[in-house]
Amino acid sequence: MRTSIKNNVSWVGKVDWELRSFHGSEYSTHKGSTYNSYLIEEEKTVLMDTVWAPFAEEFVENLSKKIDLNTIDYVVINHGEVDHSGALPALMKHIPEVPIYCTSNAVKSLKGQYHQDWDFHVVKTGDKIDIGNGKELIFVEMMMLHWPDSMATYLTQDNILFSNDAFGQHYATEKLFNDLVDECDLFNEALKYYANILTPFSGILKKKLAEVIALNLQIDIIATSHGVIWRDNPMQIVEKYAQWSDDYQENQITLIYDTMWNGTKKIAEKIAEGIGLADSEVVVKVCNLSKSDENDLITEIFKSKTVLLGSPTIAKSILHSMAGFIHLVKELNFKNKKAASFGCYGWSGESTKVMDDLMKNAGFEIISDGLRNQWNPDEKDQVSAVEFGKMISKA
Ligand SMILES: Cc1cc2nc3c(=O)[nH]c(=O)nc-3n(C[C@H](O)[C@H](O)[C@H](O)COP(=O)(O)O)c2cc1C
Repeated sequence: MRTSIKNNVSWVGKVDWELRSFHGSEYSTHKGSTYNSYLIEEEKTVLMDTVWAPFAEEFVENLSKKIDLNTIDYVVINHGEVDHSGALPALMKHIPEVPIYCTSNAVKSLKGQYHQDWDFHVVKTGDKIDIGNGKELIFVEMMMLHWPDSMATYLTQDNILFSNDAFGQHYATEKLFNDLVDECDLFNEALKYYANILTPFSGILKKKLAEVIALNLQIDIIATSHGVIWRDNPMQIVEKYAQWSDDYQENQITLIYDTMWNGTKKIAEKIAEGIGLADSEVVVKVCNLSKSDENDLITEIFKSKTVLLGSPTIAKSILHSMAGFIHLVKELNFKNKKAASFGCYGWSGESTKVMDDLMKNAGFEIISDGLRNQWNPDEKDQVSAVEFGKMISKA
């Protein structure tokens, strides 16, 4: 694997091909991931972030084959989460006196996780360190993108922005750069990452992007902490982030349902048919919640202007799969999206009202009373569901 990034900057991270879930089981990683750590060898030698704890020993061993660990002058930790700082304890055993540059919040998160009194040097936006040969590292706090401790680091002369989690993707590859991988896969993973991790922080991100653009930094390379490095037109991902953080939506309506005996599934298909009949342009997607990956569904919601949720009534409420899913949706704090509901019932039929209340509480605009269908839909009920779809399309 080629590891040279530019001049005296090299990649010393780890490709994790078999990772299939991240943050416990909160985030599915169908394509694995990488933990990107970088080594800068100027007059001063700097290590930028590390890798996840299970790879700590391997990381330290590989690094010590590349350089004498005692030549490291500074460690920079852009974000204290264990996927980037997890190898610190193993590394710092070898170099306990080396200063660690990070934000004040990162001191708290690193101490909270590793309970070590390393030589922390707190930095703020605009602080710099001279690393020799006319080059400097400039720090930019990125508070809440996505933890209070996050920051990015800019390397002058080489014009590399080490952006940590921002602009990243969970995408395992031996190719280091964006121009060497499948563009479609890359953007799907970048979008999924944004939708599932960064959506709640869109407001903060918008301001931060404006702040970074105002700094007028020449950015030739964006070196993320997961996935590929953006060297071919790096500003393309910055432009995407500007769009995604601006209440993003496409011309898409997504139906997500769960069912016990398939009545609600039939209703979902008929509503989708009605939407398609009323509007040939709109993209309509129908997803069975219990047969889908929840993070992929969140990505579909991210792209949608309207979301229809379906659940039969059970014990005067909704299926617990749907309740859990709406909890996840609420966490993401989506803006400017519409919703409606549908579901079969036997005798009391509370499910649509329960879903409407939950979705309203999650910040969605409810555009219609839900479609309630008693027992299994017959021909007439199916025609009503098609009409409901046409009405939703017009709403
Ligand atoms: C365990 C169980 C509990 C149910 N509780 C209710 C209820 O409280 N109120 C109601 O109207 N229907 C209730 N039903 C009936 C279902 O809502 C009805 O069978 C519906 O048609 C199922 O839709 P589905 O085919 O999409 O699963 C219950 C059904 C089951 C199996």
